[in-house]
Parts: sequence; structure tokens; C-alpha cells
Amino acid sequence: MVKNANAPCDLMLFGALGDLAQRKLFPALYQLERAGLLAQGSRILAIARTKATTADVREQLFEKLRYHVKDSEFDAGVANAFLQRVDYLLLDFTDPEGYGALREWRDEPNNELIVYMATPPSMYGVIARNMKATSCCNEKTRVVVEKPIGHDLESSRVINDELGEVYHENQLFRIDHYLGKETVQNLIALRFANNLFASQWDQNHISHVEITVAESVGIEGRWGYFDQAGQIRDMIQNHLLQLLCLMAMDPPADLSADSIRDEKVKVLKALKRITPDMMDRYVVRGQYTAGTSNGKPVPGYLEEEDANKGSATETFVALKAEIDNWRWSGVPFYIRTGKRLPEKLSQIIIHFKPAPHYIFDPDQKHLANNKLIIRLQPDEGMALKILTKDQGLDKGMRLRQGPLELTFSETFEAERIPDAYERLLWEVMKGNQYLFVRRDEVEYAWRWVDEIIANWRDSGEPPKRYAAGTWGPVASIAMITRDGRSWYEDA
Ligand SMILES: NC(=O)C1=CN([C@@H]2O[C@H](COP(=O)(O)OP(=O)(O)OC[C@H]3O[C@@H](n4cnc5c(N)ncnc54)[C@H](OP(=O)(O)O)[C@@H]3O)[C@@H](O)[C@H]2O)C=CC1
Ligand SMILES: O=C1O[C@H](COP(=O)(O)O)[C@@H](O)[C@H](O)[C@H]1O
Repeated sequence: MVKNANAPCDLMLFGALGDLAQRKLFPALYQLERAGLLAQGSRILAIARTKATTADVREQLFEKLRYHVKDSEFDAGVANAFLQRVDYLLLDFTDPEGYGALREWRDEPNNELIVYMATPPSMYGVIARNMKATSCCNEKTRVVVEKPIGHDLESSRVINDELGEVYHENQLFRIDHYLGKETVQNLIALRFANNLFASQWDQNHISHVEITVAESVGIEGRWGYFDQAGQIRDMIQNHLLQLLCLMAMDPPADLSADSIRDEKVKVLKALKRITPDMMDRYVVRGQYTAGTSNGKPVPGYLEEEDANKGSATETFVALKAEIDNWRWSGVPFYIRTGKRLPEKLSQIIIHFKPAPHYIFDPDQKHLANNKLIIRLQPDEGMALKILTKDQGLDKGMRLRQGPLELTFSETFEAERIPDAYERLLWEVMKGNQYLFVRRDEVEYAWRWVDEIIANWRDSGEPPKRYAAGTWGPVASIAMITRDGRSWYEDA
């Protein structure tokens, strides 16, 4: 295990008592402490507007850690040692007068300064300006901001401009937590460390690709935010398009942040526009109605707490993305994501083309496509479906499809898969931007998604209904069936 590989840092965490900080960020920092990865002398300033003392906040955080960290990974001694690093500052982020206290807190100015804005995006510009005006940051400060960066291309430009007035692009770490997932990073290793796949990764060998990110949860308690966003802004604009980029990009020259991001941007630029006349065939929008989840009855989207009964916000999107470039011409990427689907499951299926000349039983021709299944979560791993001869004297040359299987928890047993935020915080501490999203990526993604949203708005068509606990509207099945294909189901 790498110990204390980072220089000591001062982490200022704005929004420290909010949901993200308590549920994800502090548990991730605790895990870094447990792994010995927080440098001696690293400190954390929790900043929020609740009246409380440092002692109160440490006590509250201890309880939150106990709740959010798995029992088998919770160590009270480590938690207490970790909390000694935490101080609390009461601040209204909009009040420039209060920022002097941030400067005073820094008693070791040589520590790297990391500013994490776990706040509504409307606060990013305000915090940045106040930090600058009070000389709380400089050109070395690293700044972490959360998604969503805006609501559309225009608003994302405003936020990026505000941040850009104070910080250079090389100081900005825009989070897309999917990039912090080990299995997502593994896509880079899979594609570029295995020449077996690298040489097959194009329209000559692949017929189509499926990306599914399914969630079994509904909107519980987040209706206000979600209803403004919908599944396309919440998931497709960021996580799903990032997965698509990692699957489709050309090999980067090296693993540097800009080499990887340059290649991702080329994919986003090459995404074929989905124009109004294409919508029926290329996009399905759904909203869940009452149904079941894990065997229990659950309400529909419009019956959730705080719901506006007339909302036409989508909780499911399926679409066919096409990439207009040499490598992917004619290869559709079928993408679907939704809330209240039957299970939590993120996977990518690469469907290879059949061999050019088929010599086996004509009845088995449908089997003759190799598939690579990449399971991102849960049960992380991959399987390559290959064809073999069925065993037995009476079977002749009958074919059978079976998996070459790599389940990470079995093959690399006992290695804990870190949460995405652990990886991302660790990379910020090292100053490595390759798992963070550059401004142009955000903007090209919005450009593509905005057009789809505008088409929905102009058509006035409501989302199609699907019962909670099903795989979305039947139109999503029809969309792929029209192309003579089906969503992959493990048999
Ligand atoms: N929660 C999650 O799972 C995810 C969140 N995100 C993003 O992370 C960011 C934070 O989200 P989340 O933690 O859920 O939001 P919360 O609303 O739970 O937390 C934000 C915190 O910022 C504080 N705050 C807001 N304005 C001010 C102000 N003027 N002065 C002082 N404090 C202020 C709020 O204080 P108060 O409570 O007093 O209003 C609150 O504690 C958002 O950008 C969100 O989109 C992204 C992905 C997932
Ligand atoms: O960013 C978000 O992601 C979560 C899904 O993340 P996962 O790591 O659990 O797959 C989603 O529930 C949420 O709506 C969205 O804002």
C-alpha cells in the first residue's frame, strides 16, 4: 500500500453539512485515512451555515461515518484520528466579510490548497470571487466542482466563465463520479492494454454496442432537484456520455489528462445530431407509474413526496447514438438509463460481427456473434461470450455459447473496490486531472443533449409510462427491435 504519497493539503469543504459531503465525501476521506493515504499535516475545514462548534461537528460526523461506512470497515480509532483533522467554520458563502477566517485558518501556507464546492452550482462563481477578493486562493489552488455544470449549454458557459475568471482550466477538477469508479477506469486498461481488443475495436468487427445504467431507486426526497433535471440531464449528459466516450475514443498518445480528454472531445464532436424527424426512431422518454421495487409496492413519480402532479419530466431515456467518424460509421450505440427499473445494474455489451462465412448448423446462426459484457456494477467484472463445440458423440458440430469469465471479486480476491469519491479525492490531492471533465467536454455534451430536449419541448409529447419495476416503456424495446436487435438479457 502506498503511504502518505501526497504532499500535505488543506481541504476547504464548502457545503460540508450537506447530503453529498456527509454521505460520500467524509466517508471517502475516512477511507483514505484508513488506507494511510492522508499525508501527515493534512487538514480539513468544514464550511457551512449551521450554527455549531468544531466539537459538535466532529461528533455529528462520527455518527455519520458510523452510519455510512460498512461495519467491517469502520474503526472508531481511525475515525477519531481522522476527525482531529477537521475544523468547522460557520460562513454564509455570499458574505465576503466572512472569508478572512479562511485565510486565518491556514497556518501552514505551503500546504496544497484544495477547495471543494459541494454546494449548489449557483454558488460556484460567488465562492470563487470571494476567495479571490480576499486572497484566499492563488494560481496553485485546486478547485473541485460537482455536477451538474449548468442546466444547458448556455448556463454551463456562465458557470464555466465565472470559474474561469478566477481559475485556470488546469486548476479545475469537474467531477463526474462515474470516472472514479474502478470498473470505468478499467475500460481504459481493457481497450488499450489488450491488443486482442484494440485490433477489433471498430466498425469492421463490431456491429453495435449497448450501454445500460439502471437504477432500482426512485426519486425519494430529491423531487425538487430531479424534476428540474430529468434523467437526460441527470445521467445522460454526464455519466452515460462519459461511458460512451471511453468506449468509442481513439487511443490516446499517453495517459495524461489532456491526451485522454482530447480523444473524448473528438467523440462528442462526432455525435450525430438527433433532429426532430429522427426522434421517433432514435429516442424514447419514459416516466414511471406505481409498481413494485424489490417485491414491495412503490408509488409512481407523480405520487412521490413533493410531486407536482402535472410534471412531464422523464425518469427513463433510451436512445440510439451514432458517431459519425471513420471508426464507428454504421455502429449504433444503444443507451438506456432509468429510475425504478428492476435492478441496479450498469453494464456495457459489445456485440461483435459474425465471421464472414458461416459453416455450421444454419439453425444456430443467431449464436454466431461474440459478445463482450463489461459489468460496471454490481458484481464487477467481464465475460467474453465465445462459441465452442457442444460436447458429446451425438452432438456432431453443434455449437454452444459460453463465457470466458473474469469476476473481479473472485479473481483478485480480498481486494476492496474503493468508492468513486475515494479515487477522485486521491487524484485531486495528487493534482492529476485525467479523471475529471474539461470544459469543452461539458459543453459538447450539452450541445448534443440540448437538441434532444428542445425536440421534446417542441413536440409537446408527454413521456411514455412504465410501471415501476419494469425495464421502461415498451417503445424502448421497439426502438432496438426495429433494427433487428434486442437489449441483452443474460441467459
Ligand atoms: N447529493 C448527491 O448525491 C449528489 C450531489 N451532487 C451535487 O453536489 C452538490 C451538493 O449537493 P448536496 O450535498 O446534495 O446538496 P445539499 O443541499 O444537501 O448541500 C449543500 C449545502 O450547501 C449549503 N449552502 C447553500 N448555500 C449556502 C450559503 N449561501 N452559505 C452557506 N451554506 C450554503 C447548504 O446549507 P443549508 O442546508 O443551510 O441550505 C447545504 O448544506 C450539488 O451541486 C449537487 O448537484 C452531485 C451528485 C450527487
Ligand atoms: O449523479 C447521479 O448518480 C446517481 C447514480 O450513481 P451510482 O454511482 O449509484 O450509479 C443517480 O442516482 C443520481 O440521480 C445522479 O444525480
